[in-house]
Formats: sequence, structure tokens, C-alpha cells
Amino acid sequence: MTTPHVIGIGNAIVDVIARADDHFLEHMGIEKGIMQLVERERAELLYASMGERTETPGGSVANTIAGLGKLGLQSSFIGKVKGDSLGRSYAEGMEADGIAFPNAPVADAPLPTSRSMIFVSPDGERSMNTYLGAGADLGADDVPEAPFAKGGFVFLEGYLFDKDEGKTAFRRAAELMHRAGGEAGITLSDPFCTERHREDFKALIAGEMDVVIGNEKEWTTLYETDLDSALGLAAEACRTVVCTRSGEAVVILKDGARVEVPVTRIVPVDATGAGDQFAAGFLYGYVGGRDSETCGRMGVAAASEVISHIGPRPEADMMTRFRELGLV
Ligand SMILES: Nc1ncnc2c1ncn2[C@@H]1O[C@H](COP(=O)(O)OP(=O)(O)O)[C@@H](O)[C@H]1O
Ligand SMILES: O=C(O)C[C@@H](O)[C@H](O)C(=O)COP(=O)(O)O
Repeated sequence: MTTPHVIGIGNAIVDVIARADDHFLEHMGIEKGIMQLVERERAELLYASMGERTETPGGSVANTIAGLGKLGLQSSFIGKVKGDSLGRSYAEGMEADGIAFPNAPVADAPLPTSRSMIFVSPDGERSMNTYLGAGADLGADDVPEAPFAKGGFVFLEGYLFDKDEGKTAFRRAAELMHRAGGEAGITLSDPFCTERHREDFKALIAGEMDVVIGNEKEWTTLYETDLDSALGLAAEACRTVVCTRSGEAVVILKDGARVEVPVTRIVPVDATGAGDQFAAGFLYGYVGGRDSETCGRMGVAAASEVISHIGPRPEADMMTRFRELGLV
């Protein structure tokens, strides 16, 4: 299997995870199951309200890249952190996992390192409250040219659309990769994010993306129609369209063929990172030239591992799991 360089670009975020029941979410005005952006004051309030906390490096595409790195792919993550203690440990953590983190922590960044207060309900659902600090100031100037020189694959994070600087960083990354003969993909990230930036997403998918991964709600929100119609519209615009549906089968449309990959539904311990690790497994297969079913099965295996423990990144050796499943 060939192993091209995979580059991720997204928000570098530290996840602060705690358990909370649905009554608590309601009381605090937290919408269940989505990513909501919060300002600094509310971030501090939510942080203070958390019981036992787990702090761990997160960020959606960064989680995917961490998964790919652990699978042995050469990988880099382009993100931005401040030179505070969270930011330094974030950058060191990526490097320790074998992932190049080309942008050094910025000592005098005006905002602290981004963080997300994530509440996990008894049913395993995660509700994210993200304070976009230094990470969201990522702009085109923060995208170095060197990692793109040999082509490969760049995976972009839809959440970056929430700031104009992110959109420019994003376009530069896709352009550099295509110029080098590689491919680009994107995760739709979140239904409210797709709603906020519907036209930009549609234009990007039609014009520049080789692979798009989203969950059911993200796809139906983007195209404002039922799932089959939404995926049909996406497939007219993009070669590989992937839809995850939590505990239901994954749908993959590639070059006119539709594949469904079964999922065995469980009650997650913590659903944080399910979509991100699905993407890691899927892309591992994709960049290795595997067929849609194998890519989907790799994605499902990686997602099922991450939802069986707290935290958005794999704890088990996924290559061993892939071998046990006959996928490699
Ligand atoms: N309850 C569940 N049982 C089993 N697998 C799940 C469950 N929820 C999520 N997954 C796995 O995680 C993948 C992504 O989940 P999904 O909820 O669709 O995405 P996101 O985390 O982006 O919202 C699914 O395709 C599936 O493989
Ligand atoms: O990006 C955020 O706002 C939160 C991330 O740090 C978090 O790890 C995440 O995105 C989890 O992803 P998902 O549960 O797969 O959507």
C-alpha cells in the first residue's frame, strides 16, 4: 500500500470533557449534540461548572490526522496555538504522535489557545461549547508551502469557514495541493456550520473537492432536502461523497456506484470524535487506493474504537484491529 503525505488544516483545540445529564444541559442553555461557539466569559463559566474534567488535544481535523499518524501515515497538521501552556503541550503532543506541526506556538498571540468544553450525556452524546481563541486566527499566511511540495492529500475542516481568515487559508491549501497533483477533501463539520455557510460550501464542493464527508444532518441541511436527494446532488458535483449516520449504515457514492457499509449500533461511552475517527479510517483506505467498501469498513472500525472510551483520539492500535478484520 502506498502511503502519501496527508496534511490536515483546521482549528487546533484543546478538549475539556466532563459528564453531565440532560437536565444540566437544559439548565445551562446548551444545545445537545452540536458544536456551539461561545465567547470567553461563557467559556469560563462553563469550565468552572464542570465536574471531573479530562483535558486532551482535540480539534476535528487534527483528530483525524492524529488517527492517520497512529496508523503510520506520514502526516502534518496546520493549525495555530498560542505559546501558553495549553498551546505548547498541544504542539508537543502532535509531534510526540509523529505528526509534523509546522507552525510554532505564537508567543504574543492576542488570544489564548482555543478550547472546547464538551459535556457527555448518559447516552454518550457530546455537546461542544467551543471558544475560538488563537486557533481561529489561522489565515493564508499560516499555510506554509513546503509540506505541499510532494502532493498527497489535504483534508480541510468545515469549521474554518466560521472566520473569513479561515476561508482564505483553506482555499490556499486546496490550491497548493491541486497544483502539486494531489487531492483535497473536506469534512462538513456540523449542521449549523453548513447552514451558516451554505453557498460557500456548495461552491467549494462543486469546484474543488475530491472527497466530502458529512453526517446525515449536515448533508440534509446543506442541500435543504431529504438525504437521498442531497447525496444525489452532492454526487453530481463531487467524485466521492460519504455520509455517516451514527448507528446506521454509512452511505458512500463514488463514480456513480452506491455502497452501504453496515454499523453495529452501541451506546457510546463518549461520542466525541466519532466522525473524526471515521474520517481517519476512511481516508487511510482512500489514500491507499482501496475500494469504497474497504474504506468504509476501516472508517467504521476506527469510529467504533473511539466511541468506546472518553476522548476524541484512538487509544487502541487500529492497525492490529484492521488486521483482525482482514482489512489489511
Ligand atoms: N451509536 C453508535 N453505534 C455505533 N457506531 C456509531 C454510533 N454513533 C456513531 N458511530 C460511528 O461513528 C460514525 C460517525 O458518527 P456520526 O454520528 O454519523 O458522525 P459525527 O460524529 O460527525 O456526528 C458512524 O458512521 C459510526 O461508524
Ligand atoms: O472542533 C471543535 O469545536 C471540538 C473538537 O475539539 C472536538 O474534538 C471535535 O470536533 C469532535 O468531533 P466529532 O465528535 O467527530 O464531531
